[in-house]
Amino acid sequence: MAPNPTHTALWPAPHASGAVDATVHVPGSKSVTNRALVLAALASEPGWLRRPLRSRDTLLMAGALRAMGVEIEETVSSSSSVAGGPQTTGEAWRVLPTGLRGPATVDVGNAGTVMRFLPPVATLADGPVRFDGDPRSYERPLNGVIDALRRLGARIDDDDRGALPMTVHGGGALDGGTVEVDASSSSQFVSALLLSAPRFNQGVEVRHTGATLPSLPHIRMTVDMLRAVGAQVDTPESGGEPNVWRVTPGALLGRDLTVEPDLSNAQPFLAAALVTGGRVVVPDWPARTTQPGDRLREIFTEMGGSCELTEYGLVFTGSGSVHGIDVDLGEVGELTPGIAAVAALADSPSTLRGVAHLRLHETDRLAALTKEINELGGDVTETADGLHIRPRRLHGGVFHTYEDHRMATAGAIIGLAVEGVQIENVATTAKTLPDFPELWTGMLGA
Ligand SMILES: O=C(O)C1=C[C@@H](OP(=O)(O)O)[C@@H](O)[C@H](O)C1
Ligand SMILES: C=C(OP(=O)(O)O)C(=O)O
Repeated sequence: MAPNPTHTALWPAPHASGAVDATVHVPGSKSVTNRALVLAALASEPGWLRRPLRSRDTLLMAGALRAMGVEIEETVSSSSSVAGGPQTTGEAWRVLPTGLRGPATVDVGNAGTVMRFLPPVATLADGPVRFDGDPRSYERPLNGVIDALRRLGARIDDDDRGALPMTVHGGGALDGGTVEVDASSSSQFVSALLLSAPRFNQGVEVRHTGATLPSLPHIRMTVDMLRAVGAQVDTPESGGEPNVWRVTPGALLGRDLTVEPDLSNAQPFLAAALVTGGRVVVPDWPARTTQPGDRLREIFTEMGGSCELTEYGLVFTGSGSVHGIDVDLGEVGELTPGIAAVAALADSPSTLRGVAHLRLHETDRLAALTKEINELGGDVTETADGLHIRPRRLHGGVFHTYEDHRMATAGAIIGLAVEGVQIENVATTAKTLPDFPELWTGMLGA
């Protein structure tokens, strides 16, 4: 088969001629948008999402819900339709929940949120729902969701690998109850079961049995968003047992939600300020959030920057020096590629720990970062659960991206400081940030 021209296309990563000084409006959060879509689809009344992210992952989620009978109207709104609701302008999606139905086909692409959050929804549909996706989606762990749903009463046909492709034979309802899940390979197993649980006959009690649990902030995001639509959730943090979450059955409210900017997608722009000794402002940075990207304020400060959270947003300033860091990224794994890129440009070595599960993300991120940074002259080694990065003088070359949006943005960060870096398939950023090339060149004043 001839290679796909967009996948082999090379994008010359812009080199920064000086300190960047820009305001970057970062589009909405993938994780919030896809949770909000699921919760709105399960609600007992219509709801609104304002400033949703429009990207491959969120359009796949919307398309899948539509395939199961949910109506999602895309409008440009000028104000809230709900008295006392937020007054916002921009794009809005109105979600009209209906009886979920099959037969339907769901394309998950390579979206972890779609492949994990929707099988529990499909158990509530009246008919079979077929799940398929990109070749990589067949390799990403799904067994935790499939096994748990079977134990909660679902009928699922897979090829016995506990992975995609598969068919969920929705029976219009699911018993629910108590279930053990080893979510050490993905926090999304827990989030998936909790999100649909208010609609299970007995709700759910999820007991995580694995030795580690990544991405806890993303589970907190699930719990917060469930509570915001009226669900009753007991968590380890609200006085419950460690590693146990309980959701009581009940109707969900249709809400009017404005989606926060995606703080993990703000990362390359903050990194640009850090590595060029410049300044980047990200408007609407939330004062309180469950997004893991909020940890960048602390991590990039330790690496040499400083930040101020104002009413307008986050002002992040680089000092001209970039330091290495020794950090456990288990809670914020999706930040690893961008931190590795900055660490490769630092004045001292770094150790990134707690992220073994990244081997099963969009690509094997530990192997990909090691190979691509080393091919530019770097010195990165993989450890059992992360990376050692010893900064070296880097040179130009092709930075391969393995259809991983965060590999593409990591390569762009390196390209700011190293002339002649070419990013393969920058279009892969469309997974969560289709406007990346334009936002990046706009930031650089090009
Ligand atoms: O629930 C979510 O929205 C996410 C959870 C995390 O997944 P893992 O726990 O599989 O790392 C994160 O890496 C992913 O980008 C988004
Ligand atoms: C791991 C990621 O995505 P997914 O939701 O596909 O797991 C990510 O965006 O870094």
